[in-house]
Amino acid sequence: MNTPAPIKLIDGKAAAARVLAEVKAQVADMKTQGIAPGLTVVLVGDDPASHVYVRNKVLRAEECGIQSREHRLPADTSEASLLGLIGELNADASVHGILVQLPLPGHINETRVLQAIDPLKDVDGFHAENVGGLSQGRDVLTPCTPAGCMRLLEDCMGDISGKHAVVIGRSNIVGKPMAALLLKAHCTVTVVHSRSANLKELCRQADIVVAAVGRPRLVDADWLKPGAVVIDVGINRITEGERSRLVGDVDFDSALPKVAAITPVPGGVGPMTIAFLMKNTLTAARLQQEAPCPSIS
Ligand SMILES: Nc1nc(=O)c2c([nH]1)NC[C@@H]1CN(c3ccc(C(=O)N[C@@H](CCC(=O)O)C(=O)O)cc3)C=[N+]21
Repeated sequence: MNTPAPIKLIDGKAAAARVLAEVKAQVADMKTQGIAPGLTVVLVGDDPASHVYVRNKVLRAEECGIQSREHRLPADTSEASLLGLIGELNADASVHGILVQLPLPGHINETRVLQAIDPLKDVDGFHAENVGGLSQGRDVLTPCTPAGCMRLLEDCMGDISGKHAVVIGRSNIVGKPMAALLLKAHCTVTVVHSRSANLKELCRQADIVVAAVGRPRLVDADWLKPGAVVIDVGINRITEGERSRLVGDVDFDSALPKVAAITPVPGGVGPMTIAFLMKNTLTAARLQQEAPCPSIS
């Protein structure tokens, strides 16, 4: 009898469904205590790529019983009026999570806006208070995509302590927080980026590769050690002949025969990002219930 081929595909949709089921049960429990977790998304301008994300988010929120609200503001909204809205949302006790969709139009200072969000409502984990807390290894609101990637890695590998993880990309949204989470989980962490001299050679040493650079199919089999686990964060829309499709930062077909496991695009990290946004909204609601003073744990 043939032994079945090992399952190499990491099913992000199924993993996200499990996270959402946990959240749903905890939301129901919270409602019995008279608290209905609520998430508010603020969209400035009309970036078409944002729409899929926002639509999926509303659907997932409904599924797990989280109230979601949206503020759509015109592209020429002033920074002052955006800051004014954030002030109102900070003061509104029915709003537990605030997400300001990025990127913002060029005339608005992103840092100033993110810093205006109450750190206890910062479900993206982008406020300096939360970034600093993560860097210290504290249990703070953590960026959704890296948190989702960690769950996928734990589901697939169990304990990852001592593994060499290579993170490709150093963004504030994914690369840097991912590196912090991998360190917290006791990995040896290498962060590489577009200026790294020996990108491919470093990547070849990795037990875990997290690709988050936004370069379609940059990483192929030649970059990978046999048996590596690959998490592909890239979501790149490309046109091939007549049709447009989504591909990751990893050349999936090339990598598949060589890896122990890999996330597909779509259906990998993306659904987990949204699931962790819901989880963070629940966490935020809890933090606000507990903490009249700043979140120092
Ligand atoms: N403040 C802020 N926080 C964010 O987390 C944030 C943001 N701004 N701006 C935009 C990006 C993008 N993003 C996605 C999340 C999930 C999918 C997702 O679920 N993608 C599906 C595919 C969807 C499709 O078919 O097009 C998948 O990968 O399977 C996509 C994109 C969150 N973002």
